[in-house]
Amino acid sequence: MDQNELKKMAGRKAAEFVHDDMILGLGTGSTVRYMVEAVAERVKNESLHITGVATSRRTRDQAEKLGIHMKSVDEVPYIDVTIDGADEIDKNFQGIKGGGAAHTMEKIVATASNQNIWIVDESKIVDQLGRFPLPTEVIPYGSTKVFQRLADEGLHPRFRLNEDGTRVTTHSKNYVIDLHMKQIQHPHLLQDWLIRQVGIVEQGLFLDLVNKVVVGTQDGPKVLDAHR
Ligand SMILES: O=C[C@H](O)[C@H](O)[C@H](O)COP(=O)(O)O
Repeated sequence: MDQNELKKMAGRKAAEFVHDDMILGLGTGSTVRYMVEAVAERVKNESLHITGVATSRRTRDQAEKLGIHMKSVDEVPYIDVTIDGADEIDKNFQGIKGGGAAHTMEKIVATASNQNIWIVDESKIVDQLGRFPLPTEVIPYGSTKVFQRLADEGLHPRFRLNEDGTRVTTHSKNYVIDLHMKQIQHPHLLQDWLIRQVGIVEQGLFLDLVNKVVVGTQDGPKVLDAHR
């Protein structure tokens, strides 16, 4: 099976964790697209009453088109479960997200959720975080100063660029600076340092957040419990 089939497997398996009357956070990305399709099928076939909360315009548009009733994160009192993708997950269930530049909205939804489930293909499970460049979201004003500070700290920053060479911007019109560190030895220390830097809105380390990981593997879907 290729990577897309494994993503689909994880996405469809995770849709089994959805119940009637749930407020359901919907993440962002190619794996999430499969999950949203599967949730929409269940909503239709089983007449489930689900309220979806999206982490990006892309996901909201897809879910609405497929008939899932949507609200914004500010309109719901809490979220029961959020199902989202990830770019890397280590053996301690710590993760990196933001490959699609949606990490700030994703973290807002994740931290408003009682449970978080991540859906990945098996290539995303790693021994150590950091091979995937760590995304940050940075306010354009003064972003060259932030960039310099990140470089001085030895974090190998690069502005994320579109194919035409312009800078990628997030939903909130901020820039993305990716940190090409190759390995992250102390994720909590790095997170603490990054969130103290003025101009950085959010960064893509998602630590101590996930409860369950659904992995698409060549041997079928595997559900890993983080016991938190
Ligand atoms: O900003 C994007 C998100 O964090 C995605 O959930 C993450 O990049 C994984 O995406 P995909 O399922 O497309 O690999």
